[in-house]
Amino acid sequence: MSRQPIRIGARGSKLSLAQSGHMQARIAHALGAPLDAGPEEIASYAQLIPIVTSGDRIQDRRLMEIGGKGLFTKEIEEALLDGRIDCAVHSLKDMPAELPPGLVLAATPEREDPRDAFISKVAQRLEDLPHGARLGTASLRRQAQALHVRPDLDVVMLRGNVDTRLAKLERGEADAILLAQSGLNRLGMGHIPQSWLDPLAAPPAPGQGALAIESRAEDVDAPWLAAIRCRPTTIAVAAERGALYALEGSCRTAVGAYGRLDGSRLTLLVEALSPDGALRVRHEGEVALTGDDDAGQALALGLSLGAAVKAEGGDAIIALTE
Ligand SMILES: NCc1[nH]cc(CCC(=O)O)c1CC(=O)O
Repeated sequence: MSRQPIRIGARGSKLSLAQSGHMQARIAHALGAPLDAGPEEIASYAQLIPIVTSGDRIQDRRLMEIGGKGLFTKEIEEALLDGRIDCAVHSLKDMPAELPPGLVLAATPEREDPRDAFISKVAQRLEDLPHGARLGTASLRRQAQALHVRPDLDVVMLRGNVDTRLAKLERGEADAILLAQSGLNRLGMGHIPQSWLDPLAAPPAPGQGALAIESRAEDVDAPWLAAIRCRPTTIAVAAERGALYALEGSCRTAVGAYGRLDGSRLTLLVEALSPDGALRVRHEGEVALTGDDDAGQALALGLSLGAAVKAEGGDAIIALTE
């Protein structure tokens, strides 16, 4: 039997490898690999192709800031367009609104835990931190949501991958940090957090916890892609990303969005905050999905709630970057 394995482009970072490895197994089983298949048999259905991106090579942070997120995607997208790989696995929350011509966001598999996790040696919950405690985060959304409930906190810039941020916490560079629980779960560190933010009190980043499979547009109807799609995830994240599109423009905004599907009823909570957390504008809405264009209805709900938040928040929710 001649069957070409699906080739998955994989960056070398721990989280990327964990995410790609997870999807390698999912795709292999979707294509018929037995549940007890070993690594070699899995690889005959789906294999990981290592790709080093400029972002992985460049260590200079100033260059990274100039190049932005594109530094991590350029080589992957070239490999997709050249036919060296068939798909790439991303964190949906890091995906731009628009992809290069010929490439599509082809599937969103089952979402992991979308919540933000609270990690600290001095408190069980964000609310319990001592007055003036240092919260380490590089996320404008996490900063604003934390300051909204605890304006006394001292937000300190804490960058880097999950391991780096945990090491900085350990070294005492902050009293507490917030991380996506999904990333921790995928790294086998899901037991670390002390507690979680309630997603209705502090909605996560749009798409947080979901993976996005990028592929060539011509492959979008392939059975292996159909097999890994998750309908409730696709609908929830379509709504959340709709809110993000409506709010983004060219400026940085602290945006949280949380979509939930209950039968055919989709509920979406959207909020935007001023960077200091003092102003918080939120709208919640729902739609009864009719079944003929659920993702389209979800996107429309997100766009309209996002536009409502933007209209009400105005300039106050736009962060003027230093
Ligand atoms: N911004 C970094 C980033 N991008 C994706 C994840 C993992 C979370 C996910 O799967 O959405 C993380 C780590 C974090 O936010 O703590």
